Amino acid sequence: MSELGVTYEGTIWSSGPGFMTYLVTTILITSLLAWYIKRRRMVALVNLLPGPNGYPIIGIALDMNKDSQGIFKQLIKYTELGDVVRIWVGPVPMIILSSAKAVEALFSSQVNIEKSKEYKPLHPWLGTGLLTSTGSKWQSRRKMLTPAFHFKILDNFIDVFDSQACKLVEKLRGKADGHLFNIYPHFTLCALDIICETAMGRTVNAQDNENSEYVRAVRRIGEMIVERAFKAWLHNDIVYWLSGLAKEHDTHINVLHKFTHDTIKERRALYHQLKETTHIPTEEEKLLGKKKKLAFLDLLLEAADGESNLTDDNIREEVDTFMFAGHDTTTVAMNWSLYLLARHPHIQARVHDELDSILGDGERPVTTSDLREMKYLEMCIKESLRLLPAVPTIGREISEELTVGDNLRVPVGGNIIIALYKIHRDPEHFPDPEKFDPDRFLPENTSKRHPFAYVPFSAGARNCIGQRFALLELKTVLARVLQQYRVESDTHFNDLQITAQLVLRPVDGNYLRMYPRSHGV
Ligand code: HEM
Repeated sequence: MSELGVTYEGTIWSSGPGFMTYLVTTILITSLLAWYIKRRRMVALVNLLPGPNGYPIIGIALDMNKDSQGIFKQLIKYTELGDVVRIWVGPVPMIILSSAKAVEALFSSQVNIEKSKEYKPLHPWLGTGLLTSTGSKWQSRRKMLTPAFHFKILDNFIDVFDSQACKLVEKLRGKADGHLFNIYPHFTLCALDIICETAMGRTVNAQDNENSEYVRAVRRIGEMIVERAFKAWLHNDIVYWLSGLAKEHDTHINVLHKFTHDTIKERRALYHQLKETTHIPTEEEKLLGKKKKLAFLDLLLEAADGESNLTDDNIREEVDTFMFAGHDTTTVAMNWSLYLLARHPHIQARVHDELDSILGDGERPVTTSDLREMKYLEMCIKESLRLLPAVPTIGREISEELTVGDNLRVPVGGNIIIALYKIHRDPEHFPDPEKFDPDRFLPENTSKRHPFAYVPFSAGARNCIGQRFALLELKTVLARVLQQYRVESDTHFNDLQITAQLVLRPVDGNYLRMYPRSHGV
């Protein structure tokens, strides 16, 4: 060893600061340069897309300094500039796609399946479950969970849908006196009872216990996630913490996680007890629906018992994902369907006729074949999901350069917002788009339509795994309510106050007048 440094195979390495500084500086400058060149290319490509000018550095961030209702209005306003529009939220580019043609390439892609950064605020609650994961994790989970949504398995849930719907009908009896009342919280509690029982096998009796801590936590987390996603300064953890929001956020997350964790523990104990004492159905038996219904959680526990390497935390991710994705969505879908029927008495009368011919005024359980026959009700639900889609926007981050619309290039790293709400309002596919017209879903009208003109459940690889479940649930609950009641609404469609807090909610609930039906009326 010399005074200068360490000799290694004849080379003299300086141990002084000069060499290390040089090395670190070179690496730093090279990385910065590479980042800069990549960023410049990305900025140049993004700026080729049409969009509002905004201010230097902050872009249109000030436009987004609004509540969730204002943010949603602003987003839809941007779509008036074109079906592919770029906005800069601070340094982050977002590209809004708002026509069937503009989303063709994305929905057909097997590669661009990554969710955008706006989903990050969901991670503390959902981890990386099916909705938020990507790559091989998403692929293996999707493969594992798809059989759980087989129609034979879903058939077994119809009695849960029906018994909770009947409970709802009973709860509404005191309200059906022609006075205005807010039906929205009733739908929330019913949907929560349904998803708890089907996803976790646990009855929370939300309809009997409306002040549930869990329901309040779900609601507030939804608001907080949207707020954080669109307020660029709240993305920073320190700012978020200083704002006091992080503490509130963590309190709600603890409530949500504890609930699921306790359920997994209870259900696992039950599952093992059952396994020791009774026969666990085979895959085939489950598929054929021969044995008693299993909650989604049981299927996950079974997979964990097999070769899937699922940990308790993995199971929690998926159960929380179902709770999140399958509760608020169906609540708002029931809500908007009933609102639109309340505004269109002649259409509601046709639904009543259909239900009378299928169910009569009897109280026998609703069956799968009853639901299959409710074709007009299904058209009404689909048209409601067109006009007021439960999920109004979804997001992606581009991992492989994408060409959209009229040959416009979206670079790697580009954040995409797909405005389902706006896609559904394209007069080319839906003439007089603001009109509620269930006949748009007559088979002869749907057969020639662009495959991505109507996408309330998204489309392509990452479409909604729960869409059949959702339609069965919606049909059962609405059928039971409309079998017994007639509804009216004083709120004109143009006066509706809606807000996008992950799902499209009414700002101040949904006030209806409800009347008991004497059958045939
Ligand atoms: C009217 C009701 C519903 C609507 C409108 C709806 C809509 C959607 C949409 C638009 C997506 C795509 C989200 C994205 O790309 O970020 C989605 C995904 C998903 N939905 Fe639904 N959904 C509904 C009900 C349900 C129900 C009842 C469940 C579960 C029981 C469910 C579970 C999921 C899951 C797990 C995903 C992620 C799928 C994946 O990425 O592989 N959804 N849903």
